[in-house]
Amino acid sequence: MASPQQSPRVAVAGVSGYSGGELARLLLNHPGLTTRPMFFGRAGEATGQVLTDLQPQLATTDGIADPILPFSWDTLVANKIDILFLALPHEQSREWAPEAIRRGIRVIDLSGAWRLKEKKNSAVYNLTDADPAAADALETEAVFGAPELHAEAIAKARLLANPGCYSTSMILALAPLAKAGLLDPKELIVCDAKSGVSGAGKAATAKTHFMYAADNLSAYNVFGHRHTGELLEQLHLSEDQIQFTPHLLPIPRGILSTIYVRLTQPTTPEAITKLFADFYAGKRMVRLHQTPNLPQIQHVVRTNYCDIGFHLHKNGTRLLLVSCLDNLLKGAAGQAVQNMNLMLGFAEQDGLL
Ligand SMILES: NC(=O)C1=CN([C@@H]2O[C@H](COP(=O)(O)OP(=O)(O)OC[C@H]3O[C@@H](n4cnc5c(N)ncnc54)[C@H](OP(=O)(O)O)[C@@H]3O)[C@@H](O)[C@H]2O)C=CC1
Ligand SMILES: CC(=O)N[C@@H](CCC(=O)OP(=O)(O)O)C(=O)O
Repeated sequence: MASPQQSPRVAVAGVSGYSGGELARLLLNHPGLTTRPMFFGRAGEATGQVLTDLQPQLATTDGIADPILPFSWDTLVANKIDILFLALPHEQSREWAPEAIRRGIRVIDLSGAWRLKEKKNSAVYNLTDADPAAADALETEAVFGAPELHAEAIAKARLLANPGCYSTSMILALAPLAKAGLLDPKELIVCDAKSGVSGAGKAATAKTHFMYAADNLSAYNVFGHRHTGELLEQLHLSEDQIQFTPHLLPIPRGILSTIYVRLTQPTTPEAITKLFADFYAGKRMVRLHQTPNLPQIQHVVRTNYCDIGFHLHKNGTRLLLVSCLDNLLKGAAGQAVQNMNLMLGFAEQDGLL
């Protein structure tokens, strides 16, 4: 691995949001970032706010107040920012990422703006880019930021597309089986996933209103959730092979995905355990459970772990997987920092354990 760059400097845009707040916390406490990160709000006039006005839970007793700066390319360039995190709506990332790359700033984008090569499945399908040719070229170049799958490409990435939260949980559970050719192409893979409400971001909507979300469990975006595209591309599946249905859970954070699979050939629990252990050898952010234990949301919330467990039916081909993570950490800000670690030559888990 390359040795870490001298005093890299990073910046966050979207620091008032849920994942932006988690990014700020992780970056401020990161042992390798000796130069303080910078934090940006929207473009325009300075508001005079400091970080703890937006994220009061980050208050410390060190007396340092981090200013929230109005987003400005001049400020980013003058401060020699190496990596810019975009924790913004897809549309805004689509506008700012190309400009950052043009100015020589590497980007880690938490949105769905750059994750897919196949545009029709993408969050930005209907968007008109200011410079469509440049955007298309960047879309081709962008690296899908699953550190357990693409570490080498991530280390060199200029534009890092951080994966979706649901998709991270499902891709990590299915990738070892896909690589081993154990996913039967004639059988439907059913992904039944449930997310806490912070997955929808901080803006209140009818779906996230307390009166709808509390004491409730509801399915949404049936046959149409954009994370399906990430599963298709990353696992090389056909559209008819997978059914993903998201559900809204009345908890603040956490995702639990229950995945039903038919294997191409009978196998044993020991062989499945070995397959996963080999695939994730040396990968510190994926924890494997021993059957009959299965992951639970309580055990991953406020961590960057993805926990995976399974039960194999006695017929040897019916497999049930459970995969759990914190949508704001391994599903967003934590995974973004894991990717930054690879891009800057730090150990993958630095600042995350
Ligand atoms: N929440 C989650 O679990 C996950 C989220 N993501 C993705 O990460 C991104 C951020 O998500 P999340 O933190 O939930 O979002 P939030 O809704 O909580 O925060 C959005 C942030 O974007 C800022 N923003 C909105 N519009 C603009 C604009 N035009 N210019 C500058 N800043 C703007 C907001 O600032 P202001 O306060 O001024 O409105 C806020 O800081 C999204 O693309 C989301 O899809 C990915 C994986 C998981
Ligand atoms: C509970 C909830 O609403 N979750 C979000 C997913 C959040 C995520 O990973 O987002 P992006 O793909 O937008 O980056 C949703 O289903 O749209």
